[in-house]
Order: sequence, then structure tokens, then C-alpha cells
Amino acid sequence: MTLEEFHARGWFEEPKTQNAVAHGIGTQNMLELTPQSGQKPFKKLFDWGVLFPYVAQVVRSEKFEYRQVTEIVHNDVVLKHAIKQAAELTLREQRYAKNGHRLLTRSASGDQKAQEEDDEKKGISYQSILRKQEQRAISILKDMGSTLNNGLLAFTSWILYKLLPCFLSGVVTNTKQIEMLKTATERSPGTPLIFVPLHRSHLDYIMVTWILTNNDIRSPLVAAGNNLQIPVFGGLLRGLGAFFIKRKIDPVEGKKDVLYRAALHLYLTHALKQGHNVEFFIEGGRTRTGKPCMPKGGILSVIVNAFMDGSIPDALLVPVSVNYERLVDGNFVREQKGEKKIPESFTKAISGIWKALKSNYGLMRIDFNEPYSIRELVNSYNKIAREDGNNTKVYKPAARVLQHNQSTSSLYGTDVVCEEHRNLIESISRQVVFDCAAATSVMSTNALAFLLLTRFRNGAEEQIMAEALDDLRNSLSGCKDMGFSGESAQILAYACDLLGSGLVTRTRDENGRMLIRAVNSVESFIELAYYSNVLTPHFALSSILLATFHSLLPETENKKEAGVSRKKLMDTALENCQIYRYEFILNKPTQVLESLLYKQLDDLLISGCVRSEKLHNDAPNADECKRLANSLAADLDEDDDYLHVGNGDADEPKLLFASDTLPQQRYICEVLAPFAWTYVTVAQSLQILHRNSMLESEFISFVINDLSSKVKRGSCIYAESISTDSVRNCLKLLEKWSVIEVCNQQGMRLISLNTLYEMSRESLNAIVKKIDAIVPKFNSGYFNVTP
Ligand SMILES: CCCCCCCCCCCCCCCC(=O)SCCNC(=O)CCNC(=O)[C@H](O)C(C)(C)COP(=O)(O)OP(=O)(O)OC[C@H]1O[C@@H](n2cnc3c(N)ncnc32)[C@H](O)[C@@H]1OP(=O)(O)O
Repeated sequence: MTLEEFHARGWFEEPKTQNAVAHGIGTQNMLELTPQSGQKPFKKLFDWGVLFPYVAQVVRSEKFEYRQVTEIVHNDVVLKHAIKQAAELTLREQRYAKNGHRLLTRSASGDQKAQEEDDEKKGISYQSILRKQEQRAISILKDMGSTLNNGLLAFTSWILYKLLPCFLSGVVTNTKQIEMLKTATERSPGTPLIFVPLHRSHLDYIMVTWILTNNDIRSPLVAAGNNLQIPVFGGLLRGLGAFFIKRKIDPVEGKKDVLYRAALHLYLTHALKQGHNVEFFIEGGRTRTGKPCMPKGGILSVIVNAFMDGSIPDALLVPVSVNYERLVDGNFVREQKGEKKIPESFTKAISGIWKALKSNYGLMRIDFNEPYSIRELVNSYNKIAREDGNNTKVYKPAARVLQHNQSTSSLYGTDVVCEEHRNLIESISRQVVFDCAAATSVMSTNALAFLLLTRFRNGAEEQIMAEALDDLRNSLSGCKDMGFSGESAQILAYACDLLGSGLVTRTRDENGRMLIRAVNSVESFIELAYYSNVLTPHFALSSILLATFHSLLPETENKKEAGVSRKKLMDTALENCQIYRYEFILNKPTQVLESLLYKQLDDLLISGCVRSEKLHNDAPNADECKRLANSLAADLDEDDDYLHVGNGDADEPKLLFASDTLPQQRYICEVLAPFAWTYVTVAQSLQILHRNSMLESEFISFVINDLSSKVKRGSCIYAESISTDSVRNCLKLLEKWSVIEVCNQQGMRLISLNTLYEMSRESLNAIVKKIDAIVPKFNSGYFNVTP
């Protein structure tokens, strides 16, 4: 390996002074790290660890006591109560099935004995139902329980030391972050660590446990979907920490599986009480698009509850960001094109491992971000609630104690999850996902794919692209950690190599110039979008703002003096942000979206993408100066929302179109343009629901086909707009807006237009128009003005 290549792989990343804890001072390659091996000075003359470093590493790394919890759960009175509750529910169902509506009159009479006799005649036995529920509880716990043990951990760890270098050139972690975790566990020994990674690949959980084990940090119990309970691997994962859960808690809509909920609630609570660390994937599965999915709250609600009811004194949530230069477990192109997911199986796992071992996937980067104490999170949300003057929102841990007769119908542990608690969990989970995404390091392949999709869709000369990469690195400096360093041209060559000729070509033209371009196929653009989307959330707000600005510019002859009022821009941009509410988490719950938009506006003003009327006339007003000063202050303390100056008067300075920076404006708008195309196509397709309800899956196929033909015809230039995930997100939005209704019939989701939109074509057209406004119009209007 040449020195340049070595640098390009980011192992000598310059330290970031802005946030020493989150970004660390120096990284380490875990593949080469065996701190327990080698000669221990002043201990012995000869140490066998010198000859067998990997064996020494796994044998000598710290061993923890991993207590089994299924037995404790089984003996818990709450479980016994849940078994009874489930049995009574089944009894009622069976009676209803036999007696139909007559059941109600019988129960009302309250004649217990007569009821029992009637049951007996009809072959219904409460005792046998109860026994069945008891058996079910045993079987649920058997399926769920992890058998985490040191022996298997050590053996697998050794295998991984041998196998990982076959397909990864490095596993980069941050020394400071690992030390931070160790310090956190030492400082508060009774406080469990809750690892919350964003899920990209099956390697994620393997690497988290492997890194923790080899750094003498207790391995976590990991919530695993029961689709991974496949022969051989299922048992292996269980011994390495997996506890299996149903991906859908209530398979039958509207019917709560009380027994399962209680078992999961108790399993997790007791695991925490027994000192286990826990890991779960808050998105509920791997991202198919490369950007984070919306979080799920079930597991988190149990953990927060364990703190609230005093089962544990506190817990530290550790957001984990994982990124790969090249995704190890294939790609998600098939699924984005609307094809069915292939279920996990033994053969699929074996062939996946075999394929992986024969390839090169470059670097993997894993960041353990600064932990949040759940106690402090709850306190700070309470502070916000008090500042809002909303005392009902205040959460008090002591107010709820673990009761033996508590309900088992919710994962949280109360009959109905109250709205405040739901909001609290949702806020915490959105904050975790936001922070994980923001802290994800940018790999060389992310940067290359981003440039290819937003600036060089037809390819470009390597030198020009290297300059663009320099610009990108400058613009990200201080806000995103880069997983590479060195000469941009070399980084591009390295990234092209990794992505392979199926995605990107790097060829010399007849004049000897090196050209880099994306392979012109739907599949390659969808896959490149996966890599590019690591950067998309970072540019999402400025893209929304600028696209909104362009959509508001008036049609006038004198385009160079055209402008939009600040208030109008902000109001419309805020509305447009709502369109993307299921696609991106644009702000933390503790941040005010409007303030973030103002900050983005200031950045656009500074970069010259938008001009200010007053500034343009060389007469900066006091408001403008204050706003820019505030923006800089907010940069220094990013969590504090700064107040924007200006009262939103109609006569406030206008924001003017800037013709000299049109190319930059276009790059920014290109970031969200593919999403906007998907959304507008979904909206246009709604008309087929007129007097016609449809299975959701059929509607999605219809939209995907429509998008594919648009791409084929060239009316949509973004092949990556073909995205099942974005179609689904748009449907969630339309459901939220009450444009469509979704009803669940025996596990099938039927969608139809809501009455208003069924009756009125204009209302439906208004929705299409509203969504169409977020599509940047590159072929008309202001994007075609010559500077
Ligand atoms: C050294 C060697 C190394 C080797 C090393 C090997 C490592 C060996 C480990 C292997 C490990 C594999 C790991 C694979 C990776 C996956 O398999 S990822 C998939 C599985 N994991 C997850 O999904 C975790 C995140 N998901 C959740 O938390 C979901 O909520 C659940 C628990 C799965 C349930 O999902 P769901 O059925 O869709 O239901 P959901 O709407 O979320 O709500 C369920 C209930 O939760 C509660 N809830 C939900 N949201 C809220 C809220 N905001 N507030 C309060 N309560 C809420 C409510 O009670 C709700 O019920 P309702 O009151 O609404 O009726």
C-alpha cells in the first residue's frame, strides 16, 4: 500500500478542534489493535501472547458475568397477571364466537355459574385456555431469551480477527470515544449503556459487539427481529447477545397481544436491572435509501419506563454512527424498484458471507457519540415543558412505581400510553436519529456519489471533480467528520475503484484527460443515491429554502431585480418542510425549525446564492448586521436557537435573485429534486383512486411503474426517484393530511381517497399543485437566466 493510499483511507485524519469529544483526536484501526497481546513489560521473561496475539487478545480481554433473565421473568407476578389477562381475553373471544351477540346479555346478568355451565356444554374450558397461555408464555420467553456467554464471544472474536481483514481494509474507531465509554461505565457502574446505532448492514451489530468486547466493555443484549432466527445462525446470534422480538408486536390490527407485550417489557426491564447493556436499532431495520428512517418507539419506551419506575437509577443512551465505504451486504436496488424483499435464510446468509469474503469493501467507520443520560433528557424536556407553561407535560420518575397489578397491554406498562409519554419518547428517538445522522462520517464513496448526482450527472473531468470535492470538503469542514484525508484526485480514484465499474467509470478520452462518470442505468443511479444520501440530510434545509425561493420568484421581465419578501419565503419554506416530514428529520425536538431556516438563509446570503436588497445597495441595515452576528454566534453554540431579527413586516427588505451564482444554486436544489419528483408523481397518481380503493402495494407498484416510464421517456431525469421508500413516506404524508384513508383488512392495507377529495377534483388538484411547488423547475424561469 502506498503512503498516498494510506492517507486516503483516513487513518491520519487531522484532529477536529470544534468538538473534541464527538470527533476525537485521532482514530485507530481495530483490525490491527490487540491491546492484550504482546510482551507485558516487567511481568515475565517470555509471554506466549507475542506468538499468538489474537488468541491472547480474546483470552485476556475482560470477562463479564452475563446473567440469564428468562427465569426471573417467568417468576414475575406481572407475567402471571398477563397470562390471566390473555386467558380471559381468549375466553371472551371463544364465547363470542359460539354465542355471538347473546354474550352481552349473559354477562350482564352476572350469573357466573350459569355461564360456566354454558361454557362446558359448548366445550369451552377456562382452565385449558389458561394452561395454553402458560405454555405460550414459556415458549415466548424461550424464543426471546439470549444466552450471551463469554466463551462464544471469545471464539467469535478470534474468528473475526482472522476474517475481517479478508474484505475490510480497516475498522476505524475513535480512541477518545472508546475511552469516553470506559469512563462512563467506571463512573456510574450501575448505569446501563444503551447503544442505539443507525442500521445500515448486518455487519453493524457484529462490529459493535466485537469492538466493545475487545475494549473491555460489557457486550450488550441486542434486540433482533425474529426473521433472523434462521438455522445455525439464530442459535449463534442468541449466544452472542441477540434476544429475539417480533417485528410487528400485534399481527392482528386492533388486537393487542398482551402476553407478548408483557414478556418483552419484563425481559428488557429485568435485563437492565441485572446489569446488562442493551443495543437496539431504533429504525426497526436497515435503511434502504442510505438516509435514516423514522424511529420506532417501542423498545425505547420500555427503557425510559425502567428509569421512570425506579427499576434503574439512570441509563446512558449512546447514539452510534456506522458507515461503510462500500456496503457489505449487497444493495437495495431491487426493493427500491418495487420488487419483494428476499427473506433471510441459511443459504442466503452463507452465500452472503462467501461473496463478502471474496471482495474488497474498503473501510468501515464507527463512531460512538456522546451519551445522553435519560435522567437528564427527561429533566431537560421537563424544563422545556415548564417554559412552554405546560405543566401537564412534566414527567416525574418517582410518580410512577412498578406495580404488581400494572397493565400489560402496552410496552410502556400502563393501560394506555398517555400522549405526553408518547411525545417524550418520540422526541428522544428523533433526537437520537438526528444526532446519529449528523455524526455519521462522510466516506470517500459518499462524497463521490454526492458530486456525481448533484453536480456531474453527465460526468466530468477528474481535475474539475477534484476541485468540486475540495469545495465540498471546505463547506463541510467543522460540521461533518470526513472519513478520508489527502489529495482529492487520489480520493476520487480510490472511491471509483471501490464502487467498481458497474457504478462508476474512470476512463481517459482521446485527449488523454481522465473522465469520471456514473454508469448510465437506473440501477446504478439508485445505488449511487444510497451512498450520496449520507450527505442529503445535511443539505436538506438549504435545498428546501432555495427551491422555495425560486418557486416564489415572480414572473417579470426584469428578472435580475426580482425578489421575494423574507416573511413569505419563511412561511412557504416552513410549509414545504412539512411535506418532507416523513423523509427527513430536519431539526431536533429542542431546536426551532424556523430559526434553523433563518440560519440557512444567512448562509445562502453569505455564499451569494440570494442577495439582500439593502446589502445589494451597499447600505447594510442594523437588522441585517444583527442577524449575521447572531448567525455566527449560533455557529459557535449550535444547540442554542438564535432569535431572528425582523418583525416580518411587508415592507422589510426583499431577498433578491442572484444570477451570478446560478450553478451553485442549482447544485443545492438538485439535492432534493429526486425526492420532489417522487412526491409529485405520487400526488398525480392519486386520481386512479377516484371511486376506486386499492391495495397499498398495488398503488405503490403503479407509482413505481409511472416513475420508471417517466425516467425512460426522459421527462424525469432522476432515475433515483424510483424509490419505494419515498413513495411510502409520501403516502404517510397524504394520510396525515387526510387526503387518503388507509384501512387494514386482515393484514392488507387498503387505500382510498377521503370524501372531500373523492367529491372535489379541485381539492385534489390543489394537493398536486402544493407538492409540485417543491419541484425545482430547471428548464424554465430563473434557472435559465444568463448571468
Ligand atoms: C465478538 C463477536 C461479535 C458478534 C456479534 C453478534 C451480535 C449478535 C446480535 C444479533 C442482533 C441482530 C440484530 C438485527 C437487527 C434487527 O433485527 S432490527 C429489527 C428489530 N429491532 C427493532 O425493531 C427495534 C426497534 N423497534 C421497536 O422498538 C418497535 O416499536 C417494536 C418493539 C419492534 C414494535 O414495533 P410495532 O409492532 O411496529 O409497534 P409500534 O408502533 O412501534 O408500537 C408498539 C408499542 O410500543 C409502544 N410505543 C411505540 N411508540 C411509542 C412511543 N412513542 N411512546 C410510548 N410508547 C410507544 C406502545 O405501547 C405501542 O403500542 P400502542 O400503544 O401503540 O398500541
